[in-house]
Amino acid sequence: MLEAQDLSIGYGKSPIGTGLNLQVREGEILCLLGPNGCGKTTLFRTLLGLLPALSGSVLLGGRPITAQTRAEIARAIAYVPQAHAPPFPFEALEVVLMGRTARLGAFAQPGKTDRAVAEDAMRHLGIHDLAHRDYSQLSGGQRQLVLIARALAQEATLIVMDEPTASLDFGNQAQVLARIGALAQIKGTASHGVILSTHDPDQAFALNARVLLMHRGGVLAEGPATEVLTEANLTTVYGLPITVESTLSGRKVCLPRLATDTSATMMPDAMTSP
Ligand SMILES: Nc1ncnc2c1ncn2[C@@H]1O[C@H](COP(=O)(O)OP(=O)(O)OP(=O)(O)O)[C@@H](O)[C@H]1O
Repeated sequence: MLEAQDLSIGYGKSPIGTGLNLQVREGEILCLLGPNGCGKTTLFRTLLGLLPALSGSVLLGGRPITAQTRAEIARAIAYVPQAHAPPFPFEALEVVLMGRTARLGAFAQPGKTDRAVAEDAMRHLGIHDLAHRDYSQLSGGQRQLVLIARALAQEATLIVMDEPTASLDFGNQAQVLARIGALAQIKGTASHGVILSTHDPDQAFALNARVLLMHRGGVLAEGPATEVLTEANLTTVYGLPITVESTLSGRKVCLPRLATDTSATMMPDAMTSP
């Protein structure tokens, strides 16, 4: 569905990442993991066709994304940004309806069918009762679910999410994560492919996702979470000793060693480079 081949990403002429290859199909979740500043957002912008690739290609449905119109891209990919409070009061349902506008084009007015699709998306995520609430007054977790509903209303098969659980409390993180997992698990036409960035490797284990682990401007490893998120790889990328353990329920979790002696702590490249 979406494929990047030998992609170089960056701004102007300087590459931030090179040799990037990835593939996402319906029913799959791909987690982008890597330290601050490694290029996850830049990669997203390139995959969405918002930023030109420095070299290599992005194929959407087998065709170069550069050859597709914004409307074509919007029918295939929905983007879920981090949930910030907007300056203007919108009803939550109006925010979800914006997913239809992305699909219809800037000047088309959403009609009855669009409203029904938007309401269905909210119902599907269990937030229909928020439809007429002021979006700016919702909690962070509720806002994130509204933005995911907006992506569902767009009826794109691929959903790209930029740190969907950032700034959510523990309970809301679990709730949003469960909804994301369900998006890929639905069988048939409603199944989605999901690409998300996160700073929490445990989420990749919880979602049973594939992982693209970014490091020093490239990909250190790509594949199932259980194969990519090894102690050695995590320790290399995050620059401190990390162990991976199995819980009683069988899920893997990552445990960084919290050094009290800061002189013994290695720092990741992104944090130490000027
Ligand atoms: N518009 C821009 N012009 C030039 N450089 C930029 C621009 N936006 C980001 N960068 C640089 O590109 C690099 C990668 O940034 P990016 O935001 O893609 O990283 P990230 O992995 O998403 O980081 P984080 O995990 O902190 O969100 C950084 O060094 C950043 O300073």
